[in-house]
Amino acid sequence: MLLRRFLNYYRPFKALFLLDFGCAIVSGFLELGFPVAVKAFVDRLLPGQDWGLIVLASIGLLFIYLLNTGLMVVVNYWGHKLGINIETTMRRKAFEHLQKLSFRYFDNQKTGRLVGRITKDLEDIGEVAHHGPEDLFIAVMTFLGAFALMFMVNEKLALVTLVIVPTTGWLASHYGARMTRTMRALFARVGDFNARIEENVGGIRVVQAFANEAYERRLFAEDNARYRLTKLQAYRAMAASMSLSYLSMRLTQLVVMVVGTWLVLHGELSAGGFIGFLLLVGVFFRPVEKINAVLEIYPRGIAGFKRYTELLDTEPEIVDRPGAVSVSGLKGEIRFKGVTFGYGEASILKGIDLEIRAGETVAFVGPSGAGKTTICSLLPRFYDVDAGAVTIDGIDIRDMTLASLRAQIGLVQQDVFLFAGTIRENIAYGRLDADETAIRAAAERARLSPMLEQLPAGLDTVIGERGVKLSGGQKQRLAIARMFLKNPPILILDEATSALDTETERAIQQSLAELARGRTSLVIAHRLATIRNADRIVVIEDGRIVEQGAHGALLRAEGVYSRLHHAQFAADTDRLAG
Ligand SMILES: Nc1ncnc2c1ncn2[C@@H]1O[C@H](COP(=O)(O)OP(=O)(O)OP(=O)(O)O)[C@@H](O)[C@H]1O
Repeated sequence: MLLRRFLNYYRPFKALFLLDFGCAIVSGFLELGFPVAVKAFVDRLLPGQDWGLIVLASIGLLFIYLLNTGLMVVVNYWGHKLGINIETTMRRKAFEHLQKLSFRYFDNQKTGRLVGRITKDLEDIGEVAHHGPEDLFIAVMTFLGAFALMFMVNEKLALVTLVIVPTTGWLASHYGARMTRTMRALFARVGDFNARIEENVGGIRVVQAFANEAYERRLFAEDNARYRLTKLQAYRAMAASMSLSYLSMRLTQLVVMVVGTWLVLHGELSAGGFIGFLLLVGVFFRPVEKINAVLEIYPRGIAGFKRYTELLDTEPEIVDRPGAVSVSGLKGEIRFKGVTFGYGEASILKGIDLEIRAGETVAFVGPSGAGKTTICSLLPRFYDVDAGAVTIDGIDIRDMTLASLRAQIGLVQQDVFLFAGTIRENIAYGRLDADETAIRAAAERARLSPMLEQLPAGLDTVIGERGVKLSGGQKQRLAIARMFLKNPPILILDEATSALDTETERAIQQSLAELARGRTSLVIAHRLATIRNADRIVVIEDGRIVEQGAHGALLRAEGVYSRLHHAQFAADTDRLAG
């Protein structure tokens, strides 16, 4: 029940809707009344030559026009206001819902398309929300009203019109429907097209690094040509439909003129009736034009609304269980009990059993794709386990509220995401209510201070697209400052794969070590050199724990770790030698 759902959005704006709708109806009636007034003017006032009455009638007409002008202002302004209100409500809902959706949803969605849903789609829905019901109703009303009046003016002429209109009307609606279809195809294509552009711009560094511009140009040219073709088809249908409705209106007018003249000459129709009838034909065709216009925005709005409801109907996969408790001040003792997990059908983690003591630093190592990152993303419940359980301080993490669980965990990722804004705002993202002293202390502990001192605006320096660009090391520090501010008992450190220069790297390692002090830390290690000091090294291979222990012990055991270690050590020696 897409329609009922759509209509529900009008509820909070009933008054606005009634005002807009009411004014539109009165305006529609005035439009219908105009030909009738002209008929009376010509038939009654003209022969009498009573100038007083003629002036009075003209003033009356003037008032009616002024009234209609006022009504049009209401319909155009407040009607659009209604549309915008509905659009804003929907946009808020869509955004709020998006915040709740889980990682798995975003894994399978293109950013460009999601952004399109919240911007373009909702704009189209807003237009339909305003024009849809109003225009349709008014169209039907004037259509029927004009018809009834035509019969009242002259039955024969009305019957003649009745014969022509369905024929031409059928043609117009046939092409109108065709236009709707091509428009729909067009809008589907626009989405794909935009997504491609967005992808290209997002990946432009890769494109240029591979010097694949020609390839991208070719792909784009194909898309562009397809888009052009679809758009041309749409315009062809639109041209046909618009000119046909023009032709049918003129044809009808012509026939009415010929038959009308005959009727006037035979004394069956008054001069006023003749003029009035011709005007009525004009009124009669206006709804057709209006419906054509509505037909153009309808498919967009409906498609947009469908996508909108799809988004709203996507249930967040990870939510608070009923009765979930809010936790705080956890010690950070973590247990994975027989954890099995897969992103799809295939299991990535196959029975992980692991106990981590509070305050311990555990490094996960293993071949690429072994599941190190996956294990760590189960802890903040970015994904839920398929079987088994993860507990912190003996409580199943699914029994904690998501917000309180995530407040206990700090995540430092390898590619630090910074928001456009100031350094202060970016640090404060770790704890939104932090005060100046706390922010400064966090910056100090993350050793950001030397950099801040060099910047004239200090903490208020704007970073990102429109501001200062930070180096990889500076971004890492900022991320660490966030964590000092957040101060969670549990840390997940996704180690940077891209090597920083040795000195920066060492300094960052020191900051991280300081950050890890007194917290339970899970380190996703991509390189082995940095994790020797971990309390324990857990070796993962193909979703299973194959070894664990301290660095020295694992080396002596000559198992997977020692193999990995030697391979990397050899690679490092090669690099140094080379
Ligand atoms: N979001 C995802 N959706 C589907 N599959 C995923 C997703 N993330 C990871 N995988 C798959 O899960 C497996 C384990 O990936 P994971 O990132 O945990 O490995 P990793 O040990 O951290 O590897 P690396 O050292 O290369 O980062 C891989 O086969 C990967 O293709």
